Amino acid sequence: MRRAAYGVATHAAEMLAGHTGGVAGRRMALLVGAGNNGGDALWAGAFLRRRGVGVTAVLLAPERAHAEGLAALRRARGRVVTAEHAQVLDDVDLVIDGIVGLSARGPLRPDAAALVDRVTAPVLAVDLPSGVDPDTGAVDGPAVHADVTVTFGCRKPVHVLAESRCGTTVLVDIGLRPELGEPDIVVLDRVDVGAEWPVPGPRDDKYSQGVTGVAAGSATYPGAAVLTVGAAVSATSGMVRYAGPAGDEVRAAWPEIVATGSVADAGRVQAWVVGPGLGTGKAGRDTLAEVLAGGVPTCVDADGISLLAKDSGLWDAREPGVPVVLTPHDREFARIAEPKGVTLGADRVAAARELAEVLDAVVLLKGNTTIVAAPDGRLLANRSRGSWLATAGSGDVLSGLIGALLASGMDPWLAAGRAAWLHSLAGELAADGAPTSASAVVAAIRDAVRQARLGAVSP
Ligand SMILES: NC(=O)C1=CN([C@@H]2O[C@H](COP(=O)(O)OP(=O)(O)OC[C@H]3O[C@@H](n4cnc5c(N)ncnc54)[C@H](O)[C@@H]3O)[C@@H](O)[C@H]2O)[C@@H](O)CC1
Ligand SMILES: [K+]
Repeated sequence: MRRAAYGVATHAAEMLAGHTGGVAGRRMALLVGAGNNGGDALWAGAFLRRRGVGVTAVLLAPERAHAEGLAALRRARGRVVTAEHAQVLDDVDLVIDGIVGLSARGPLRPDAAALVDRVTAPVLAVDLPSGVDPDTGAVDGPAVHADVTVTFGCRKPVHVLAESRCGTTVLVDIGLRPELGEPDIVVLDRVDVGAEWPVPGPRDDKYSQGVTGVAAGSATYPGAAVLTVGAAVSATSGMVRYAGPAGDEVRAAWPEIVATGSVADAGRVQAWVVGPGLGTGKAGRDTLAEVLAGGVPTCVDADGISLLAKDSGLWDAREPGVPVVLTPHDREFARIAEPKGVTLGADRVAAARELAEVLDAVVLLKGNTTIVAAPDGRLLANRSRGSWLATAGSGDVLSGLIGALLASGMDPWLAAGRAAWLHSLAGELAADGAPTSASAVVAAIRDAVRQARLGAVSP
């Protein structure tokens, strides 16, 4: 615990210096709950006293505060007050949140919530911002907004799933490494994506790298087909076939593709993307059934998901064991999940995992943090790089990327995760600080692949 608290104190001093230009003589408050999280804060306060910081601990449960931590702070001549004296918070340079840590669930109790409400200074959270669920990142009531979160040993799900609440998450090594098992949720980094992106070898030709089929678009929505195909064309150097009524528009935008009117005429592909702009009528349904019967890995997006939700008999067309990746946003998720008894609540991870298992499909649940769940329980989270990708047609681009990676023979869970990662980067590059559009994201895919492969971008 002292190692943990020392890490907290070090980062608190850095924050003080950053905000105020110094450490000694600055004022700080500790919000101290009844558990070990409060103990960390008290010990950190004791360390900071030695650096000349004025420290006041505000105890939420004075009789249950961490005894050794409290004694250490008192020895270091820190002030200790109860929550009735919350006005000390109005005049401090930094607040350390030690209300609750990993053992807490549910909303903060009213006394803790009132204290949190009063905070205006920058906040360093110990382990996690109090009031945010450690496992799901869900916030149900008042909760701390941290500028920096200092955690120990490894990042917890909350640090990925509620990144905006945590601020910058800092990892402090307290010697837990031998005890840390496999992660519950994987976060891919640049190397996981860049080093694994499909690259042609000397013996490759246009077929050997995998042919992506795209069954998307309609007379009403030809653009969806243009975007999905564009993403697949840009993602890998294999071939792309298009099947559907928007062949003229798609060919005009992407002369390198082979277009046919129907899935049956399309020729062999190693993966399909089906759904964007497809429509939910009979023609769309027939196309989806044909694709699912094709026996190759398939990414089902947008109208494809709505069709599956409406008519679960469509699943019968699917050959057993053939991978399917579903890419719903929240409303599509609800549509397809509710008939299966799966509800999308605050715990998005659990919902995605459950649906993946029930449908025996990879489920990519879109959001500011995108969750990718495999039917065997593997989980991956992709944090967004800003929100510029919240733009029309952005999902079509993602499904095209997934299709191209599936066609290359990649594990479908990783294909979805890597596509999501690259999609975020392409979005960031396309936006470059200003509003962007899906066409611009397609145009940025190659640069994103290049930067990921060359190591030119942050994780
Ligand atoms: N496990 C370890 O190896 C280490 C744990 N450490 C610290 O210990 C923490 C976990 O400590 P604990 O298990 O004692 O528990 P916590 O400190 O997470 O919180 C539980 C306490 O908070 C109170 N509480 C629970 N729900 C509440 C709510 N909704 N509103 C207000 N108060 C509530 C309860 O009275 C309980 O005593 C970690 O987060 C970390 O800060 C560190 O010292 C490093 C080492
Ligand atoms: K905390």
